[in-house]
Amino acid sequence: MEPAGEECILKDRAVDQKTDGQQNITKVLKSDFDAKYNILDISTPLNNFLSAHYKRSYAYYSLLNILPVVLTKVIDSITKDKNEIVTQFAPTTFVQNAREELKIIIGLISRLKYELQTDKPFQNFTGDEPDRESWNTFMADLPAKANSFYQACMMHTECYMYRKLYSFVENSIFLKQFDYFAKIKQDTLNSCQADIVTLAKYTRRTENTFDVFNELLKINLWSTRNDLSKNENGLSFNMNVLEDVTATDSHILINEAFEIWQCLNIRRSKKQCVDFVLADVGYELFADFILAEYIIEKGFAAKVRFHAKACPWFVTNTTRRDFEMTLQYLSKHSDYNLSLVGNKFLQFMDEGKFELAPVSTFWTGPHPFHCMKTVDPKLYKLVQHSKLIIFKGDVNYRKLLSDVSWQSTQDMKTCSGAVVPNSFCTIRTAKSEIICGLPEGTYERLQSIDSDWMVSGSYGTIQFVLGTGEYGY
Ligand SMILES: O=P(O)(O)OC[C@H]1O[C@](O)(CO)[C@@H](O)[C@@H]1O
Repeated sequence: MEPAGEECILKDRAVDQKTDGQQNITKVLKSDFDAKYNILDISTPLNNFLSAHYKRSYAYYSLLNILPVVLTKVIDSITKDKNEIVTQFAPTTFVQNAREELKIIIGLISRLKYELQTDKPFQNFTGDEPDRESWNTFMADLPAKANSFYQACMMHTECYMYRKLYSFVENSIFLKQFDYFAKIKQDTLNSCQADIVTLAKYTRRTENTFDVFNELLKINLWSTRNDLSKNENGLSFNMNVLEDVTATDSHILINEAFEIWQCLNIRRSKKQCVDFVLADVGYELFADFILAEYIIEKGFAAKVRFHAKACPWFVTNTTRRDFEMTLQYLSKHSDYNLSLVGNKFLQFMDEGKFELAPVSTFWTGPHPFHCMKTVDPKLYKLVQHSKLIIFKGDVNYRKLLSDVSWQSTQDMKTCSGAVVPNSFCTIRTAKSEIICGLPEGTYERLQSIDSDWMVSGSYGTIQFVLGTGEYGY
């Protein structure tokens, strides 16, 4: 029963004093923390790496509030599901051993979280990681002041965290195949069924016109808005993109769809290939399949080659297993029309029209994409003859731009460097404080109306860079 009158006021005042006190304590703690970890109370300076080193940056907010929560949720889900996990992945006679392994893994994740929250330096990889040398060399080459969670480039910090997290199961005996994000990715797919069924129906009769292509690109753009690694409550929110796609043109800050259309209309040879570097599962992956279907059926390419991640990545990024499971899910769906579409995509796989690219750990490394030629020459050779490379999502966009806070009006070609000789495009909703290619004044206009515009996912870009033509495109 709440105390009425005088008592209530006293209580409120007591609460206020306590709250003020708490705020003061928090302020002192924050300032001690900032002093201890050399945090500068500024925004990210222009032409610098995104980094939690800058207190007024989204990177700082993300490292303080998002990444620790990702690790905590993994620990909680492993703890809750440990019996299910050990029976799923370990032979009966080794269930107890797997349980022991799980306990060790939880301990390792807890330590990773502690290291992250106390700005410890990145640790070498010492297990059977296929990309161990690449990672350890990369970390050894980092300047001493840029090889810890708060001081490093944010992309290095995030990639390190997700790659280190995976190394704990990768180096286990019984749990190598365990994907600790599998449930959240399955929830993502389940939560967007209605949108997927709608999009499947909506795209069954499409004309070979720029207007249709432009709309498909916009649908694909808005399909990238879900991002569970940042969504505090962990539930995916799904806008019905078809309703919103026309209503959100004002939120597409750059739309170079026509340049992409012109690139695809170049008909050089019968064996033209388009490479698709994927981002998230669920509605986004389905929208990617729909765009790829259009590219194949309108004769823009003989093959669309999809690049998925070699390990669980940024919570909902698509792994090879997610890719294969999604096609199976679609082909067996209770909605007859969707199952037809799913079986059509499986047939495209059989016919070589759709292809899952060979595994490359480049996409789950820390390197910016302009290093592809030196870091993964095999991948570079694979994609350099492609008619167009489509980079989906914010992580790929950031790696194209080396995770640097460029002048917003700087052109994409300059910011991305010589990534690949052929043409490429990006389809991305802004979820980090990086953007390039904006018209003069746009950045300032958006800053004045919405301080979160760069990180909310409410604004997007469709950008294109013309290839050198060295290999035909
Ligand atoms: O799934 P996408 O579009 O690549 O976006 C992932 C983005 O979300 C975050 O994980 C959290 O904001 C960023 O670090 C990252 O760039």
